[in-house]
Amino acid sequence: MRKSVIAGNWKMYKTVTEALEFFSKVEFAGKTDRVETVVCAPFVALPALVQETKASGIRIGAQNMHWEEEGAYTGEISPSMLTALGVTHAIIGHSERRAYFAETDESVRLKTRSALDHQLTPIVCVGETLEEREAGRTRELVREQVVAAIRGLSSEEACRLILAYEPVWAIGTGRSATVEDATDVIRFIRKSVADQFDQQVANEVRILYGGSVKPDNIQSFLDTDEIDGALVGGASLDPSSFARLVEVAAQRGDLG
Ligand SMILES: O=C[C@H](O)COP(=O)(O)O
Repeated sequence: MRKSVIAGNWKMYKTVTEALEFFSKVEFAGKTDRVETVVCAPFVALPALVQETKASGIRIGAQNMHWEEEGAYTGEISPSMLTALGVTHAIIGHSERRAYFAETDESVRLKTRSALDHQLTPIVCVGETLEEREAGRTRELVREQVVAAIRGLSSEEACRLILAYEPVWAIGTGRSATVEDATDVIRFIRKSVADQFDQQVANEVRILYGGSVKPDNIQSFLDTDEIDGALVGGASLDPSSFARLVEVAAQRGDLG
């Protein structure tokens, strides 16, 4: 059974005070047992948020991490620094990091491997640009990104992954993918996982859709059994809108 996931990616928004305010305005009790609810906050807010959300069942995630345990990597944060805080998830390979911070398929592979080694759940992002979609290269690129990220993992490790299909052109634009397009690519991603491992692993991996998901369109994405939840940027910043996303996912429950 795959548990639905709603993961908020706050990106570079909210001071620590604002982050704590968010949780003072919203009530998640009773929903987080049905939905894996994750808030991926800026590094500086992580310690306070782990403490703040302890009793609520909300998981706190990072938006990036280095793959090494420690070392002379100025400005970086290691996986063990995250787990020591009680952080449980880490977004890996978000398209903004690929585009602005030179993340490559290889660094995504190293980070995915390292996150799993440290018992962090990686939320690995894949997706094509508009230009690539128009050139008919979506499947080829997404497959490349997925295969690179999961190379060398055991079946047991692969089952612990969360993948997120985020078409770059849908991020922060208000123009989400159609449910049909998102379903089609996500089905293809699941097949790519099956090709690398087997159908049982593919059936267990959670695959989310991300890109302009909002309270008024999430239901249509969750109506399909193929999509296991959402990675949400803008709409995760507002407490009532994020709570609504979790509520819709909670009504749906587990997927077979
Ligand atoms: O990680 C989240 C995505 O980049 C989606 O952002 P968005 O919901 O603002 O389009």
